[in-house]
Amino acid sequence: MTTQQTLNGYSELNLADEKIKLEVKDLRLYYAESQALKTINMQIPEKRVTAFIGPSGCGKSTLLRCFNRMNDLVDICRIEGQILLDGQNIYDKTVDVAELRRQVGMVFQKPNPFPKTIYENVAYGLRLQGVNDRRVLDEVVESSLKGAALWNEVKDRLHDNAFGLSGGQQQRLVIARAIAIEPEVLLLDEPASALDPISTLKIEELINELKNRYTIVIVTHNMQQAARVSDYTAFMYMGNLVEYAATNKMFTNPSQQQTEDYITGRFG
Ligand SMILES: Nc1ncnc2c1ncn2[C@@H]1O[C@H](COP(=O)(O)OP(=O)(O)OP(=O)(O)O)[C@@H](O)[C@H]1O
Repeated sequence: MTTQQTLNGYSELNLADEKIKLEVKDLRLYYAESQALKTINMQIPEKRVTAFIGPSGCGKSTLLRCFNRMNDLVDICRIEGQILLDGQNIYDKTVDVAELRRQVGMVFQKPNPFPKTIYENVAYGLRLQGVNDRRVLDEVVESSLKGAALWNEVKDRLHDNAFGLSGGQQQRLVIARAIAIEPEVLLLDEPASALDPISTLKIEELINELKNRYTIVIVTHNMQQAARVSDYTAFMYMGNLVEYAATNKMFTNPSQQQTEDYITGRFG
């Protein structure tokens, strides 16, 4: 039995049958003097969906951004502890951050396609790597758009500007762009919160398919969404990891009173 340390001791999360992709060890994060993450310890299993839930400001996005060192871009941010990706500390001085971000891709709340064609958005990462062979690019663009469940909608307009797509299509395009460079982990920061219900459903279905190939970590405000898409759920509150459990257990029989209060809508 593997146990996960949380604020209130050890929960009974059994990850013994899972391969661990990411491991957070005594992670503490400060924005200037203010501590946004209090000693976090957790393991994230490979090719599963792990959701972070909790009230606004509890540190979900901050923790997510630690997994590809996006917080490096924030001057006042200071981090202690480790995050292991396949056993390797990503905060080690020798780590190439650009390569880390290739392995650990990220999709944000608001779709952010580049002001380019649909095709060039998806080809972007490969071009950065110096790939210009048309045949290779064509193949990757097609397979990535198929992987992001967008191909059928755009295959006849690949050379149109990406801004002509709907919000939901733009978000799937951004996912296609992320998977074109074959990351191992996908970080999704409220990927559907700016979308209508039908687009949201498509993103959720897509997440379900993508988890066969990638380790997915998703921040969501929407508890029904966490319940629908994730295998494991972490509940955070005021910078603490309060409870981390199999999603089914979290939503039917949480161990902590704070979790129960949150998921039953008593606060947050
Ligand atoms: N760049 C920053 N500089 C200073 N403080 C920050 C920064 N980013 C986040 N914070 C603070 O860190 C804490 C955690 O914020 P974070 O955005 O991680 O929470 P969250 O749970 O994702 O919230 P939300 O659900 O509203 O997006 C908050 O108090 C926030 O004000």
